[in-house]
Amino acid sequence: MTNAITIKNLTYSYPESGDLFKDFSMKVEEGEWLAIVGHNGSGKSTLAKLILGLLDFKEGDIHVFGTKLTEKTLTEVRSQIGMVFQNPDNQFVGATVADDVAFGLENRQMPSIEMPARIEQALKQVGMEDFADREPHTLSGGQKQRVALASVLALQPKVIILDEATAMLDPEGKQAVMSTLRELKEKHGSGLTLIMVTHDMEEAQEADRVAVIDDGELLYDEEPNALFQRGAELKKLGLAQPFAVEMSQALGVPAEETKNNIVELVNWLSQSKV
Ligand SMILES: Nc1ncnc2c1ncn2[C@@H]1O[C@H](COP(=O)(O)OP(=O)(O)OP(=O)(O)O)[C@@H](O)[C@H]1O
Repeated sequence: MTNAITIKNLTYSYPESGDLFKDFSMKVEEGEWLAIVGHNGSGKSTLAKLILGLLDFKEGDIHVFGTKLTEKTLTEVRSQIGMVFQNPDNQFVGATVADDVAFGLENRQMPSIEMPARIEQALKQVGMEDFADREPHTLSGGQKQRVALASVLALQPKVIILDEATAMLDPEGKQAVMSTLRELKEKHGSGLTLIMVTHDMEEAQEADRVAVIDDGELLYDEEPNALFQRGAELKKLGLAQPFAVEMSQALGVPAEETKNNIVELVNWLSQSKV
């Protein structure tokens, strides 16, 4: 498996504080959906910024698809990574949804004749093609984040980092963004690597792998089902298990049969003697 991102022996501190990351190493495989979780201030957003080359680190190195991140390769590396941030209202520059998606393409000097097709294709991928002429401020939070995702997709990145992209959304908005992510993963397969920074373990369980960060340290790095068996350890870190997993354990469902969602759990219970 090729690595999309390799972080090796990274040490980073903000000028005002002590080391946040010390000798930190982590890999993200090509085509993988990785969730990064951790309590407030554990270093998740800083890690995303480091990968994007937004912060200057002194020790260690970061490779993106084999290219070492340096001042010289910064533009090349960034062109492979798209980023969606937490606040949907801070991400718009265009007067309409289509203008907004066009903005990044203009920055990349795409010939204007090629733009409409690319914009339409990006909006279709997030189910927002009927909103091209709408003013972004008239959209719901979930719709705004799907447009932010379309703006990133239009640039055809190989990696998308979502930094708490659903944190400010209502349950419906969260659902819409998560099902869009699922569809994107299905469509692009190994051509798209997703890194999702989140507090929400219900979201993390959709990932292929979950990295738990605590004060700049990688504590666990494993598949969601294995991680969610660590109820007590997660609690200590201020992280909750997904509701269905907690219920499964409380009801005595054997570990290997733990269910990740309530519908599966109810079906399992209706057929078992627990
Ligand atoms: N610009 C900055 N200058 C100095 N310290 C910072 C800066 N940004 C973050 N920090 C500190 O670095 C640590 C990690 O912050 P970071 O934002 O990466 O954590 P996080 O896990 O993303 O938190 P949250 O879940 O609250 O977003 C915190 O202690 C924070 O106070």
